[in-house]
Amino acid sequence: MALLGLSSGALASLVAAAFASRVGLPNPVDAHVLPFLGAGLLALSIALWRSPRLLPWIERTGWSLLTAYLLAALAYKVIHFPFEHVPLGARSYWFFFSYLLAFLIWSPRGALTVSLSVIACLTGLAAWISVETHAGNATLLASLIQLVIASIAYVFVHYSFAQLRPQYARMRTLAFSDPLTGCANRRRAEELLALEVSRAGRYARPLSLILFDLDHFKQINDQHGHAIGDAVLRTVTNAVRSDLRGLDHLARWGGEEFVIIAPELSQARAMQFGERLRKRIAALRIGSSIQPTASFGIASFRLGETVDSMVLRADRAMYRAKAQGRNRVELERPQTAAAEAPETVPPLEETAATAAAPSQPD
Ligand SMILES: Nc1nc2c(ncn2[C@@H]2O[C@H](COP(=O)(O)OP(=O)(O)OP(=O)(O)O)[C@@H](O)[C@H]2O)c(=O)[nH]1
Repeated sequence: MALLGLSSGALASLVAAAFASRVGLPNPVDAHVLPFLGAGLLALSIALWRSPRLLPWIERTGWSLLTAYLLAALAYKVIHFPFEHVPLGARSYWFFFSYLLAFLIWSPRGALTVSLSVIACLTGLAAWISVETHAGNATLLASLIQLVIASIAYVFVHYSFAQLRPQYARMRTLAFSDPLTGCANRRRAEELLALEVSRAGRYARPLSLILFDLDHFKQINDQHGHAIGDAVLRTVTNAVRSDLRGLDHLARWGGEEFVIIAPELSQARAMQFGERLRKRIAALRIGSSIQPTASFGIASFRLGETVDSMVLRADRAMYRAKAQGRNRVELERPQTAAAEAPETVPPLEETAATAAAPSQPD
């Protein structure tokens, strides 16, 4: 963005300078300063292209060049023609672009400081014209005062929004995350799942849903207390999180039930992944006697299906894992007589064999 902005600014300044000298515009700042502005912005674009790490320094220099040019051009007009009854002209609109850039480049407080410095210069010009003409040039004075007032209003509205932005981001995080485990909450999981299902449907890509529920969690709470139960939930979440790929989303579906939305993961890979997670949870030791386990249900996306049907299939598979003894990984299968053969992946040695018959390519 910065590279594009700087190079197009350089081009626009050089074209405007050429135009100004060709048609002989009365403001010599355009003829003499614009080429320097263009050359400066061009040099900054080249520097940025060669060393992107200089971005903060280059952005600030580019902003200073542009704003200095705007102030110089305006000052020339006001100081050299104090009695001319003409408004400030279109160049004054660019001050608002300069304020906007300041809020993109600096922190809100920094942007407020540099913008107020520009406004102080504009106020100085208004004061100067008022004294010089004994307030005799009402058109110019009114234009300058309008520019100062509009600038103050614009900068303060921007400052207020910039102050609100981090609060908005924090509220968004709170609204979409689970306070106990720090992973996404169900609301966020439903949003993400809708997004991933529509993406998988549109591009015919693999997508797996892995639902897991801690086994006999009520007993852990009853025997060790709710606080230890909370610690178990956090430990399990952290263990699972450490095994996720960058693409995966882990969310708390409710209580002691969690979901992993795994884009680009075929059914066979999801079974292997579920089995790995099952083993990881079963290997945890919390305190002296808590050994949590979880039951897993997996559903892989079928073209044309909805979010609800995918969740229902994963849920069914998970309940089958519970019914068949817990601490297992089950794959959702169609409800047909032929499909009654078990699709569980309990003995770890069999995992590779189960995974060797993928239903979807990766
Ligand atoms: N500590 C703690 N417990 C929770 C939390 N949310 C839900 N629970 C408890 O999780 C337990 C879930 O119990 P059940 O639904 O009977 O399930 P279970 O005991 O895990 O049995 P199965 O799922 O059948 O293996 C309940 O006792 C809930 O109070 C939580 O945030 N913290």
